[in-house]
Amino acid sequence: PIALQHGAHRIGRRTDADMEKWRAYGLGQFIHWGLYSIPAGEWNGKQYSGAAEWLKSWKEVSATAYDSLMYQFNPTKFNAESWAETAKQMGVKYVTITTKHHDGFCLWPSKYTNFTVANSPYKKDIIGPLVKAYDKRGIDVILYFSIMDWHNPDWRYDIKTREDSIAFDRFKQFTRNQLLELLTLYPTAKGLWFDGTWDKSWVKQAAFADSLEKEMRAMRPGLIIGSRFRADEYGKRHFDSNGNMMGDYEQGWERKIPEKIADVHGNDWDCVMTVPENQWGYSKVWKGHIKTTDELLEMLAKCVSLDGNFVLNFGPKPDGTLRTEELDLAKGIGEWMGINSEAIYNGEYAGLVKQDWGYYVKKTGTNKIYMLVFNVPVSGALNVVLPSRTAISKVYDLGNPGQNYAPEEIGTSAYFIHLKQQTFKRPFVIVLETADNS
Ligand SMILES: C#C[C@@H]1N[C@@H](C)[C@@H](O)[C@H]1O
Repeated sequence: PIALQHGAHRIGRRTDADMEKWRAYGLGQFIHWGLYSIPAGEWNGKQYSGAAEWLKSWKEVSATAYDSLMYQFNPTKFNAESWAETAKQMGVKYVTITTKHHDGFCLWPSKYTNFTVANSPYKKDIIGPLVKAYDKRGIDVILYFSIMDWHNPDWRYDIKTREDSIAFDRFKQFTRNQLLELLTLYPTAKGLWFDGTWDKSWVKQAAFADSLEKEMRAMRPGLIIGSRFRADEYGKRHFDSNGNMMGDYEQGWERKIPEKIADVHGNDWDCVMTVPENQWGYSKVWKGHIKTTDELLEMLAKCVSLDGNFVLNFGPKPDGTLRTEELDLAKGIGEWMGINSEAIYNGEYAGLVKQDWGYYVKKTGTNKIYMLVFNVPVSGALNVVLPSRTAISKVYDLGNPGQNYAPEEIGTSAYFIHLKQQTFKRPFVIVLETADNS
């Protein structure tokens, strides 16, 4: 291995209580809200082809004109309790909220810039009430923070000149000040979800970022920081020059899901997912395929079956309400979770041979295995292959516990579970209680 000062400081998973709680979440909510929600992907009557929260980067948009959106930010219908209640009903266990996206606008009254809610018509802090409303419902809060900040004149994409270096040193102090401010103002926040860390300017700050990460962890023991925050001294991101993951969980799964357990390298990870193809902030027009409740439930099942969490994004409207499509999805997912959340919370990779009918999830620390069924075979027989010397002691339908099944043994530790009905409206879960009969 290469001697590294600023690579991974821990090999393997964190085993402390805070991380074990994060690992058990299963389902999360992302919230992207800010000035970009006002134009919602449209400028001077033209549709921006990119993601709505990237509108400021469009050549048709002048930075000054975009920044003056601050004087229009006035979400009169914003109600943190109502967002948190929707999330509670949906069954999420954590929420990741944008405190500052790439455009640099702060949803909290930061004292290190004027580009905040404090100087908008709304005036009030957004983050504080959200943290309070979610905490009250037992939903942990993670703060999203973009290092890249298009508003701050000291931001640089690369450090080429001495002037760049002097400016970026100021930017690094500004960034440190804002992060320590967030941890001080919102002490119950469980973690930070970093973004906007791919440019050379930040990638070259291995030593600074490493010491800042250490400072934040010292300030907030148990703080959870993902792999996207910093690079090692050779510019390697997420995985250092020895192939070890930096941070507490892998943040590479943005709008994509691993196929098999080998893809996650034994690390914790979360998948952050948009409802349309690629819109995080509120966008008037949702182009392309809009994911359905069943598609999202299958993504959730797949993530949990592969030792990850699934985080669904919401892009609230400029008036502070949630759009109907998202409320409908939250309701549909919530109804399913109301019956089946036992198969999602505290779930982990079961280590069984993957079958076509769906996904296995093992309840951490138990002999309970959940079969999350999405594809019912024409035969109505679900194939189950267990490790040798593992017997099945009980099989029942989670949604209908009186509905027991008598698995048919078809080989060594191989069974068919014959379903009692052919048509199902929604994905369903069968519980296998196993026993070691070695
Ligand atoms: C690219 C990019 C950003 N990363 C996602 C989590 C959104 O914030 C998007 O704007």
